[in-house]
This record gives sequence, C-alpha cells and structure tokens, in this order.
Amino acid sequence: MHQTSHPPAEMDRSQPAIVVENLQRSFGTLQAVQGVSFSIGHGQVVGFVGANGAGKTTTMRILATLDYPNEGTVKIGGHNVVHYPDKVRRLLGWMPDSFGTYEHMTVLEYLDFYARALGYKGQERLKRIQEVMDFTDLTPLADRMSNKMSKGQTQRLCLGRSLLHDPQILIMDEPAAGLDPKARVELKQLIRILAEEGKTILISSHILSELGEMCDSLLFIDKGRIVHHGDAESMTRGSAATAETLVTVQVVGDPAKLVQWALTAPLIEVVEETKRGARLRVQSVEEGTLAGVLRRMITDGLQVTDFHREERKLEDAFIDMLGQIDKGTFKGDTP
Ligand SMILES: Nc1ncnc2c1ncn2[C@@H]1O[C@H](COP(=O)(O)OP(=O)(O)OP(=O)(O)O)[C@@H](O)[C@H]1O
Repeated sequence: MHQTSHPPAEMDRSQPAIVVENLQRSFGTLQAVQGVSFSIGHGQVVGFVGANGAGKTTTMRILATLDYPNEGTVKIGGHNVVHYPDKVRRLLGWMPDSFGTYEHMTVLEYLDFYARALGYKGQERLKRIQEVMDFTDLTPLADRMSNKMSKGQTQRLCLGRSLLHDPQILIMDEPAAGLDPKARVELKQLIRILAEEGKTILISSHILSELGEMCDSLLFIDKGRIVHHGDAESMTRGSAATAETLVTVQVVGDPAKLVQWALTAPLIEVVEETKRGARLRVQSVEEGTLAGVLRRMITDGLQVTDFHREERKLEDAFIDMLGQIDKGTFKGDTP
C-alpha cells in the first residue's frame, strides 16, 4: 500500500503532470533503464509501449515512488518523487500489473480496508467506496469474495482501489493483460471516462493496437531507451518509422501503364501490380509530395479512379522502426 493519506496534495499546474529526465536504473550489471526522458501534459493519455523486458515496469515503479533511480529526476505534479514521495502518492493512482487479493475478504471489505489506510473516515469513506464501486460496476459484487472473481472483475477492483483517493494522475501497468475481449472493452471504456474527466494517464502495454485508439500519444521504449514519442497516426502513416508511404492506386484500363509510369517516376517503387492498378511505395510522408505524385499521374495521362494511403498496423510500424534503429537508418524523431 503506497498511498498514505488524504486530502490530495496540491498540483503545480505550471509544470507538466509528469516530467522524467535522464532516468537510469540498473540491477547489477543490467541497465534496465538507460537515460529515459519524457514529459506528459495535464489531461494527456499516453501509451507506454515496448517488448517484454524493455523497461516499462521499472520506469513506472520509479514514477509511482516504489523504487529509486540510480540517476535522473522524476517530477509528478511538480513534486520530486524521491524527495516528496508522500505528496506524489496523494496525487497518483498506481495500478500494478499483478495485484494481490486477500482470502476471506469481500470486495466491499477490500475497498474499505484501503480507504481506511488512506485515512478516510465515516460517511466520507462510505461515499468514496460507493463512488468507486459504482464507477467500476462492482456494486453488484460488493459481497463477493475478492479472490473469487474473474480476471476482468479483479482488474476493475484493482482500478477501483487505485481510484479511492481520486488521484489526478494514473499510472497503469499492463491493465489489459490477460483480459478477454469483453473485459478489455469494458476497461477501455472506464479509461476513456477517466480521460474525459481530465485525468493524466500513463498506461503500458506490449500490445500496440490496444493503445493506439485510446491514447493521445505513444511512448516507445526499447532496451531501456525511449525510441519515439508521437501520435499513433504518425506511426501508422509511417512517418517516424519509415519515412515512406504505401499508396494503393487504381486506374481505368491496363494497370501495366501505371506500373510503367511508376518505374520511371522519382521517389516511387512498385510494390506489386494489382488487378486494377498497383501498390506503390512513395519515399516520403509529406502530404504535398503525395499530392504531387497524384498530380503527375494525371498530367501524364493516367486515368486515376482511386488513390489512397494505406494505414499500417502499429505493430508492423514498431517492428520496422526497431529494425531501422538497429541498422542505424532510422529517420524519425528519436528524442
Ligand atoms: N528487481 C529486479 N532485479 C533484477 N532485474 C530486474 C528487476 N526488475 C526488472 N529487472 C530486469 O530489468 C529489465 C526490464 O524489466 P521491466 O520489468 O522493466 O520490463 P517491462 O518492459 O516492464 O517488461 P514486461 O512487459 O515483461 O513487464 C528486464 O531485463 C528485467 O529482467
């Protein structure tokens, strides 16, 4: 239990909600986090993405005041996590990736236990617990043994516990891991509501597609380093990852004409000929360049009926990006 008391500490709104600078953490000779820096504005929902072992949990545990960095500083709501952990804990809700329930304790008793530990008393405590149970839809399960619930219900209880002190900032470590599709949707809806309430949320996952639609931006971590911070769209459009765009084009008449044209055009490679046209790789992500390609096709006499950019799967974009980083050819905006 890391939250200590209430009411919430004051938040310095002149600074971003979360600021991480040159964070480093080693375990023996293993450098789990190697100079991570990022900042997150108030009310932003940010996905923290990386393969197993990339350093997500280590980073998040330091943010949640559960571990110390070897180097670097972290400020939550303007407060240094090492110097003012109590203030930070009052502003912050932490949802760990694995969480324990107790035998012989109902959902209501479990939440009551944590609410007492947070210092809530009397009617106010009952009100907080009821609000949290209503929000997480646990009211019908109030008398259920907390260790006899489905994974989805358990995750909602864990979320409820982390919301008891109504924190402005939430850090969630792999909250959707192991959930079935229905429970995932329910969890996403709850996160969406919290985001609409203006909470700042950092949420980790190794499943990118899970985060893309939910987050304002994505932070990619690989081998303890941040390799990219941007919005999901810039990844699927390929900008940071590949600096190229896949375009599907259809024409009236023989597609060979289009292929012939593409073979001699600058910045363009033919990926494949299709029934009515071709898939092309354009070595640019600039909207102006793409518009220019379309214009040239038309002025060169091709009767274009369809021209559209392909959305790449986030997973593919991420894997491409990591490959390019390894080869040293990455053209994106590594911080
Ligand atoms: N307490 C510890 N002692 C030793 N090594 C650790 C400790 N905690 C983490 N590590 C190592 O640090 C590296 C980063 O682990 P971390 O848990 O932060 O990764 P992660 O990105 O959260 O991965 P996952 O998705 O598997 O949870 C891993 O190699 C891990 O084995």
